[in-house]
Amino acid sequence: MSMYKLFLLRHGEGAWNRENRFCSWVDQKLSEDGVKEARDCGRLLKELGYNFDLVFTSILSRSIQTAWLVLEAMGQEWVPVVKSWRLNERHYGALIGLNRAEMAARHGEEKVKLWRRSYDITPPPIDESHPYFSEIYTDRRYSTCDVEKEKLPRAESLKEVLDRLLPYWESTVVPEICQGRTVLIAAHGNSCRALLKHLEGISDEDIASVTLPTGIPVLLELDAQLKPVKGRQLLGDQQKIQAAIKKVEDQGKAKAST
Ligand SMILES: O=C(OP(=O)(O)O)[C@H](O)COP(=O)(O)O
Repeated sequence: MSMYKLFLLRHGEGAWNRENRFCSWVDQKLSEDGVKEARDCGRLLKELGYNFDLVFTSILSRSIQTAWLVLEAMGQEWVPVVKSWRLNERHYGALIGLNRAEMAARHGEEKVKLWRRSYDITPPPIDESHPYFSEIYTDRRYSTCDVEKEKLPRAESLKEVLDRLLPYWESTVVPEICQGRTVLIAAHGNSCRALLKHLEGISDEDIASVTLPTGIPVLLELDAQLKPVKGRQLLGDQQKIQAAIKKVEDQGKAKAST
């Protein structure tokens, strides 16, 4: 029996989504289209009659901005928003900033697919010579985390994302859901995929084919043990959603298909 509703949301399109670059821990804002996606998402959730009691975001601006825009469109700006680095996007290490299509042309599409979608392959770590190292690790937000800055990741597989996310999920999010609060998690492609893998019991192999488009809310109906009682529902126009999923998958092609 469905006891709880949980909503997962990958933020609206960010500037580097548009440029097909691995964005990860670089703090990009939403693009104009991303702002529209977030507002449209809020309008849709309002039309469908949903209400949130609590919203969780990462500490990256694109997920926070998305949460604000969704709540504004729903007329629920007062709902508390709680932020944690543990919901951040996967740390793509040395790949941060690189263009996926150029990487596919150089290293092959299979290699890029492995980097993007395998469960336990960690990309090469970021080091001090990387153009975005200093921007990330001198950012004050990373002095506020529940681990020392030196212990923050320098690259992560999806498995490592789940390893850092799960303690937060268990200690902070689960108790809220179990008290009957309807929760929205406005986060990222890979932090949402990691959580979906955990909740739906998706195998290490099958998670490779789970793709989340930007700005599309995912509804999970959970039983008392927080097990899904039915398949995830991507809310909205299903044809548009399928096209958006294909667009994300095609980002790893040497030349995007039209
Ligand atoms: O920053 C990212 O994701 P986000 O747009 O969900 O924050 C990653 O670059 C997503 O890349 P991927 O789709 O190749 O895993």
